[in-house]
Amino acid sequence: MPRILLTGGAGYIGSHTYVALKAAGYDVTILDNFDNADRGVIDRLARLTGEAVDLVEGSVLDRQVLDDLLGAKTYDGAVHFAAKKAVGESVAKPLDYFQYNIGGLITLTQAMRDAGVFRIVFSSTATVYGEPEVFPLTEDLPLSYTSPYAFTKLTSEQILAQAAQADPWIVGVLRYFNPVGAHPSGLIGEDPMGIPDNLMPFIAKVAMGEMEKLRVFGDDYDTPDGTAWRDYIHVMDLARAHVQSLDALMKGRAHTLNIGTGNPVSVLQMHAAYQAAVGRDLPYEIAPRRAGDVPKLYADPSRARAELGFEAEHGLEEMCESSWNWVQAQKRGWGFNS
Ligand SMILES: NC(=O)c1ccc[n+]([C@@H]2O[C@H](COP(=O)([O-])OP(=O)(O)OC[C@H]3O[C@@H](n4cnc5c(N)ncnc54)[C@H](O)[C@@H]3O)[C@@H](O)[C@H]2O)c1
Ligand SMILES: O=c1ccn([C@@H]2O[C@H](COP(=O)(O)OP(=O)(O)O[C@H]3O[C@H](CO)[C@H](O)[C@H](O)[C@H]3O)[C@@H](O)[C@H]2O)c(=O)[nH]1
Repeated sequence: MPRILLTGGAGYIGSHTYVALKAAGYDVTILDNFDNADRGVIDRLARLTGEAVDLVEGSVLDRQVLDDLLGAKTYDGAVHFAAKKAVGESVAKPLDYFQYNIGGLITLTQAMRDAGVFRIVFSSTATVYGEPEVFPLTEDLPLSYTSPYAFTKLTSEQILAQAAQADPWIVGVLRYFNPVGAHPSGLIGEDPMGIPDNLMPFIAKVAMGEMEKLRVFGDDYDTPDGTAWRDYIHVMDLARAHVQSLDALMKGRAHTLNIGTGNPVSVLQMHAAYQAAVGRDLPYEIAPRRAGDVPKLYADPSRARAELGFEAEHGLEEMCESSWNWVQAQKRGWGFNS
């Protein structure tokens, strides 16, 4: 059974990927410092998989922790989620983002190199396409950045490409579009500490009565209803993409791939779908465009289909229903759905 180090495995995408990797037969060790995760996730992962979680609490910036971890067992690769992800915060604190996201990757890969572990799946993002004008987005389009966060992801991709010139790295770069939704059990999902930054957590807050209305940022974009287009992908599909990416790395096949559905969805379409999941109207108002937003981002997902056999299976309805199920389960205290 291949053994995988999962950095950031207690987080939103990491926790779903943990469950998918275990189901696929991988042995997994989670390294997380709980900077942006609730410790209770670990118990819930144990409930979901029926096995205690192999957890190391520590930071990817801590070389000693990494050396101890990688020296204790033989690893076949890593999936590297641990990073800071708030675009707005990165504008205010760019140096912190460089330290955590770029410094974290360098510390991790140096420790992996010294332990002789050369397979890594890296969490990248659609924001590396900058402000694109050609759609759908294919992997070979020019790359750029509009925030320090995006800069860290683009630089990390480049660091991994350069490192592979010197050492036998086999790298899977996955450029996620907009991950949403939750595990159907209601036990894990997106846990936005503090104020959520993204569309679906905001709609969920309105549905929970914690916010009066959704603010729709801009209705004068060049789209049919005037609101911005994104490519939302169910986190269960995204988790499966990591299993398929690792499977390919195990066979020696490196790749850089978009992970999206290819279907653009507007803010108002997402709002309508969430209303349908909740079964009642959710108030909204049109607000000015949000600074830094691009009008459209959606993937051409065909390379992931060709190289991994990956295809998103869950539609918008399931994304909204699973999110609504998760936020309600949180309020109830995470009982299993039955
Ligand atoms: N959620 C998105 O919209 C999105 C989109 C594209 C890319 N990504 C990337 O995917 C990855 C996972 O995102 P997520 O949404 O699951 O985020 P998240 O914040 O829920 O998960 C990140 C996890 O990493 C942990 N962590 C942070 N710094 C750490 C450190 N120094 N050492 C150890 N653990 C640390 C956090 O505690 C958390 O559990 C990130 O790299 C993010 O940049 C996310
Ligand atoms: O209250 C809100 C929140 C968002 N939006 C709109 O909803 C769309 C999606 O916004 P999100 O904040 O959910 O997602 P972004 O596309 O802005 O960014 C997300 O996806 C990117 C990749 O596509 C990056 O990975 C980034 O880190 C991640 O937050 C945007 O048009 C935004 O203006 C609203 O109208 N109202």
